[in-house]
Amino acid sequence: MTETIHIGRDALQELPELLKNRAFSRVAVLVDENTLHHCYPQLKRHLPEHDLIQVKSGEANKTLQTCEHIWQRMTELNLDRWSVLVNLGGGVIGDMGGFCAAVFKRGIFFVQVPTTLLAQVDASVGGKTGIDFHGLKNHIGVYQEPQAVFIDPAFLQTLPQRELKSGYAEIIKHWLIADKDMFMEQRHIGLFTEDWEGLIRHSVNIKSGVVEADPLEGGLRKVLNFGHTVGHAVESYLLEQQERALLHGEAVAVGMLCEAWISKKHGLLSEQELSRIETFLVSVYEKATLAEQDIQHIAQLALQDKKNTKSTINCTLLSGIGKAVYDQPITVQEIIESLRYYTLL
Ligand SMILES: NC(=O)c1ccc[n+]([C@@H]2O[C@H](COP(=O)([O-])OP(=O)(O)OC[C@H]3O[C@@H](n4cnc5c(N)ncnc54)[C@H](O)[C@@H]3O)[C@@H](O)[C@H]2O)c1
Ligand SMILES: O=C(O)C(=O)C[C@@H](O)[C@H](O)[C@H](O)COP(=O)(O)O
Ligand SMILES: [Zn+2]
Repeated sequence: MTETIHIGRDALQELPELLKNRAFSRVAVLVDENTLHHCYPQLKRHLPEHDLIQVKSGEANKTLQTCEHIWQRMTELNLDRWSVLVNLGGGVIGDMGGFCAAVFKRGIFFVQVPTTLLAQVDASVGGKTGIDFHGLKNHIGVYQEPQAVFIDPAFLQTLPQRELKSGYAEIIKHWLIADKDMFMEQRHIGLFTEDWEGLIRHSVNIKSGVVEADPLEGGLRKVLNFGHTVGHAVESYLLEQQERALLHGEAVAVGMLCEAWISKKHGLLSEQELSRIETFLVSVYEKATLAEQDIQHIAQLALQDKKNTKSTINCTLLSGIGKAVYDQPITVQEIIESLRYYTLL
């Protein structure tokens, strides 16, 4: 990976150095209304003269329409190709800001300053940028590394508990695919930990190790997608029905349960391991209510997954707690059955 990742309470102090050394022509900061209020005052102290670009928060706004607004503002601000966009926010801001920067005038620089747990442990690392298209998750996007990532756990102090839990799902995912001991040790204490920094470092190490080995997802990187074949389908489907929408990590938690069940069905995971995963995830996440007709629609959406080849759904499954295998063909019918299993938990 080419990006430098700074983690810790003094991470932002490294930002002025980068901005000075690279002599960017202009600096713009992308915020939503929440990061403007809670996070910008802290960031501002570390920035030279800059402009703000503000968008509305939330997954429902990770769209082409919002990109148009961002590109319009970039144009009005006369950003040239030696400008830098500082993405201050969660995964929505990071993914969308990264994408807008990567294609504006064929590419300006960007920096990630993640402010949610989810973005600090996952979204800010690895160079996947993009937006949703007609409700399909990250359907349009490019791989582009930021200049650097600055992860300050102090931002988490204002993050709502529901958002913390959502981010925690990606931490659990990292344990399930790569660290059995960490998974087995947790007894729901993670959410109330004082040591966010330790958990963030651990997750970032797992993710960046995988990304370094396979930055463009030719193979190994697909392990990071565990829980997402079903998870993205659930997230896309419920996003259309505003009041039922799940956060990304909540949907991934549903996806991890379903894909663990499919792993067991394929003889890759033991009954005991499945039951351990079940107990833990059900203790952290509230069950989503899914009717049979929801299940049928969700399963069809998995046909749009980016890991698929022709009409084969290639899923990442677990071959034990702490071990993942990618490119495992699964069927729509198995997704339906796994979602039925989920509803009965
Ligand atoms: N690129 C990747 O590798 C990758 C990885 C995982 C997830 N993602 C994407 O990330 C997105 C989810 O990111 P997210 O969970 O960060 O959601 P988000 O960006 O929507 O942020 C969640 C909410 O928290 C608010 N917020 C942000 N920081 C805050 C703070 N410090 N205090 C108070 N409020 C704050 C935001 O305004 C928003 O309302 C999804 O679109 C998902 O697809 C991308
Ligand atoms: O970085 C990756 O690779 C991941 O799969 C991490 C996921 O947590 C993340 O949600 C990612 O955006 C999903 O990628 P996609 O290619 O399935 O859209
Ligand atoms: Zn994810």
